[in-house]
Amino acid sequence: MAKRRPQDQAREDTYGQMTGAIGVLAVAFGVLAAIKDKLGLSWLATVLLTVGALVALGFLGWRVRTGVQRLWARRTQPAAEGATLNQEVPTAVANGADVAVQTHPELTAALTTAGAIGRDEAIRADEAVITPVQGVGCFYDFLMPKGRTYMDVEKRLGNVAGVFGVTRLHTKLERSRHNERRVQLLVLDRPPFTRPFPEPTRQDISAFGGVPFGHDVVGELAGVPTFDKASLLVGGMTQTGKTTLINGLITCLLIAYGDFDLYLLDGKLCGLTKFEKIAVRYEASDDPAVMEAMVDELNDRVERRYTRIQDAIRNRKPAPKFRPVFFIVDEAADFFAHDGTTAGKEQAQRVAEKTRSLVAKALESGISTVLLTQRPAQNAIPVTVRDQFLYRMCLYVASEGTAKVALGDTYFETVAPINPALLDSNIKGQGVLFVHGVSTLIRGFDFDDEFIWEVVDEVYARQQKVLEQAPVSPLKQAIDLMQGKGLDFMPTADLAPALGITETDPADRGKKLSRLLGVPAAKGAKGVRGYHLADLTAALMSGS
Ligand SMILES: Nc1ncnc2c1ncn2[C@@H]1O[C@H](COP(=O)(O)OP(=O)(O)OP(=O)(O)O)[C@@H](O)[C@H]1O
Repeated sequence: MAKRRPQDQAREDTYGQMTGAIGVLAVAFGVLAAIKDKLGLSWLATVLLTVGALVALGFLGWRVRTGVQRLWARRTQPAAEGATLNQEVPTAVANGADVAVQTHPELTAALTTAGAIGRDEAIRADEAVITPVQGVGCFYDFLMPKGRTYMDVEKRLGNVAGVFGVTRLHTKLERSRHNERRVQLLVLDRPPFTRPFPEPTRQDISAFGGVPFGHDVVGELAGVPTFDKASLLVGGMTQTGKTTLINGLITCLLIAYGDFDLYLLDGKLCGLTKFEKIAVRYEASDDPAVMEAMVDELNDRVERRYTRIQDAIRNRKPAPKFRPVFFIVDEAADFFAHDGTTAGKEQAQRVAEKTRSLVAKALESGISTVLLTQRPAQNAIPVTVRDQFLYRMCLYVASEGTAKVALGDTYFETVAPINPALLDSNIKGQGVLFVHGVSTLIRGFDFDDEFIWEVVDEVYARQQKVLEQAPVSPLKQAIDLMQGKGLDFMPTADLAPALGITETDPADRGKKLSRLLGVPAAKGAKGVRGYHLADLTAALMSGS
């Protein structure tokens, strides 16, 4: 079919319109003639009357339409008023589509300035609640715009705090389990921990889902979900509260875990003495050789535990359950230092390697290491050891550089870091707890001595009861014998005959005794082989 040209089309349209106009004129003339004929009026009067009637009809239609519209508007007004609480700007562009929403001016402006949301985004007024908290600060609970999440605020928390006129230390951010867009932000109106919180009761500690380390900025308990398969490194300058914190932590562990084997190396000589009574081994020393001996003993336990795990796998049995073991070292840096001699350097290297291995194997062996250091300098604790810690804590330090030693080299690139160098060093015991990528500002507990003693005495009484009720066995016999004689260590040469081993060859005798007890021999003073009462007791209580 041939295409029609545009000018032909236009000409045809004009003809059509002219024909239509002639038709309309003919009809109008006909209607006017009919009216004239019916009413007997002149042509002029007929035309004027018809035009007047049409205008009156148009006006009546307009009145009816506006009346209905007003009535409709009055009905819908209350709902609109209810939604306009708290805002000024009536329209925003939400998520690319033009939707009439009421924006929250304060939060929108703050988050835009902080860079947590874009300039074309807004926080909806009906999705935000601001609650002043008496004597604490202000709580902001709101939803981020669609397409954004809680993480957008977390990443910019320092900037958000700055916009509110405070620091990162003044903020506590929580996410919702139900909605990624929900942000719960507390902004303190004074520096954290300027007023003390009461220490928790036993019930509070037991009810905490995990192991509490201290209070967070609003006084709630904060800590770690579990200490299984984890180790902790604590750094902080002298007199910042590390030892107090660790005394509180051991107390909480005793309440939360009940029984466990405690190995304490008290480099401060009197920092951990309160727990000596219930420790499998307690040493007050700053000698690297003592550290090496304790690490050797623990690595032996690791080996034995691994053997039991392998046996269980080979025999298709469930994985064995081990009694938790905690190895806690105060002033750890001293044990990695050397005196400059070749022997000293070799020993320092050995201690570092053995400690690294112990911490690295915590995952399977259930032996957790806690190291405290007041010298978080680059080389004070070897980096190979530092890298192994899952949990980290840093109390006040003088610079970001030293904070990185305790919290990790990449700490300040993590989400919402807290700079420990900005903490008030006069408020003791506060520090940054860094667990699974999340930083929390906490203040460690400062329990009364009486409270700690009471917990220790209870654990001790429980331990004694277990020992008394243990069925007769060579191990129990050996313990009774040493306790009866008041000995902490007994050489193999004395213990073997007492348990009925008549072998005279020292090597065979040693092997037989070790098999009978199920515990490897250790070295006593002057290198004599034999058994520590603490090791035998630990073996009896834990079975490994
Ligand atoms: N949470 C706390 N609340 C109140 N006071 C505390 C708290 N933690 C520590 N202190 C006080 O701070 C002082 C130093 O504490 P602590 O001995 O625990 O520090 P440290 O870091 O282990 O010191 P150093 O490294 O010099 O051995 C002590 O007087 C202690 O009572």
